Amino acid sequence: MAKNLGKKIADLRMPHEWWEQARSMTRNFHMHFGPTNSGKTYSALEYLKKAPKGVYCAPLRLLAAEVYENLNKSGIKCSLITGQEIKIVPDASHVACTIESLKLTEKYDCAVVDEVQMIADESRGSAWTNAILGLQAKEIHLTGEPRSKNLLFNIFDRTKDSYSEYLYKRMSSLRLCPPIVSTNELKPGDCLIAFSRRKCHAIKNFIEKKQPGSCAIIYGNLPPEVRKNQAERFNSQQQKYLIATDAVGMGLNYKIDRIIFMETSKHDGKKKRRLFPYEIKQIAGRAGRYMSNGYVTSTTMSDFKEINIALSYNQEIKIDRAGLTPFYEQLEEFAEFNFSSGKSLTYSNLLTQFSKFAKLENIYFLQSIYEACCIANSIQSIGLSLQQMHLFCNIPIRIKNSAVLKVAQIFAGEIKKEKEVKFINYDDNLKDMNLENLENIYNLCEMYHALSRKFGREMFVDCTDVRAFCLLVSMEIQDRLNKEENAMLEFQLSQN
Ligand SMILES: Nc1ncnc2c1ncn2[C@@H]1O[C@H](COP(=O)(O)OP(=O)(O)OP(=O)(O)O)[C@@H](O)[C@H]1O
Ligand SMILES: [Mg+2]
Repeated sequence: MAKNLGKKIADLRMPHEWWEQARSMTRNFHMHFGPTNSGKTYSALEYLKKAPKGVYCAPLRLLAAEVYENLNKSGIKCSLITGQEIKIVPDASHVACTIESLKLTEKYDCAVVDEVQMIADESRGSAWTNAILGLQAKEIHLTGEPRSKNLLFNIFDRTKDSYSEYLYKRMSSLRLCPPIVSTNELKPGDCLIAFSRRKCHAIKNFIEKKQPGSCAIIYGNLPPEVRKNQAERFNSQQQKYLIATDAVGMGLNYKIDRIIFMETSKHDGKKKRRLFPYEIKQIAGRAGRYMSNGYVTSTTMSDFKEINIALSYNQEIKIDRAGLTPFYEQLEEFAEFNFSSGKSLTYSNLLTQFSKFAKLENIYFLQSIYEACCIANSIQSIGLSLQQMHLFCNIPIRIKNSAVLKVAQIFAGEIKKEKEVKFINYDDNLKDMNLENLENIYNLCEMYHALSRKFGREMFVDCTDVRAFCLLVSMEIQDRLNKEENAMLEFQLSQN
């Protein structure tokens, strides 16, 4: 019997009914669909700028910051809110935020939700779902890949919102050209794509043996401000080439003339797999700028064939489900009912049981609990309450980084003791650390900030110092990248 009721309580059907305020409004959706670099975000922002009060929701901190700067430059007062930083502009009419920091209790005249296909992301999709279901705005602009169209129609059927659709085409052509076989064929404006941090560094080192200081580099683990710096150095032609992972596929604007795929398969956390055609298209689409053509190629014939097929492929897998995640109250209710018999209940066990019993409509999936369970397991012994665990385990931290998990345990211990949480004291001189350690320390700073947002700055007392330290760390990383000091890394490329 408990099991049946358990099922009932883990009922995640009709999530549109969770958002009463939004349901009581007349909302009009404007969907801007098209390939990379076709002007979708640009157009949506033009609408946003005209609204008396508006919000822009970005998939990445850097994009939120870019719109924040863009709006303020155009004379529209705009604040910035992300998991890491808050910049409140007095009397601001607009907000640029990361989608996870969107305030759904606020009313807006106009909202822009960028990169809407992320609604299907295994670990972040629910932030887009919540935005689409819960935004209290009369006019909502969604930008992204047309693959998400049918799913959105299905959602609007339920929410009873009206919608219109705008289709975009690339403003310049994208041409496939024959593979390159030697670094002598590289030209300024080239962007070389590989799928691991290690490979990117190997390529940078290989090229810089002959052409010192010629490469900017971008990958996911670099602090956003370093990525921005690298993009600026490349865009201003201070550095001729850009070496990047697929982190380049979404985000800042780059002045890339040609994309060169060094590989067309990547490790996706579970296994090595070939890129999907839409992934190749998204990265390749980065070549070319407003009104200037782009080129794409590879270094092997087999990758060339793969890209050729991908570029003309039009049977893309449709996105048919949106991510969903329970509120804490739903988890709590489920826990109270099913585990009231005094059995000890861990947070990861609660998530696992909930996901086993959860009932969802077929247009939704339960967002991955993997990362939250990893964090939960590593801090389980500390004995935080379920609510504290919920706050702690849902911050975006890099679970693959064992240093981050170790420090997470220390922070959790301080929270348990209701003590002020101080940042770890790094006596080591940053100059003596290797690049990877610097990146790890930056991750720790990010975790500290994310926790301070959840548990309050009264407890996380070092926020101001950590922000300053964070900047020092990213400046040090930047220096290392720009001074080509990574000579110890293996020069793998020549063997490949
Ligand atoms: N009408 C326009 N006038 C001037 N510049 C434009 C115009 N439309 C787009 N651009 C510029 O073209 C570039 C690409 O536009 P945008 O970022 O809007 O593309 P997108 O379709 O959103 O691409 P992505 O899929 O990568 O997000 C940007 O630098 C943008 O400022
Ligand atoms: Mg865009």
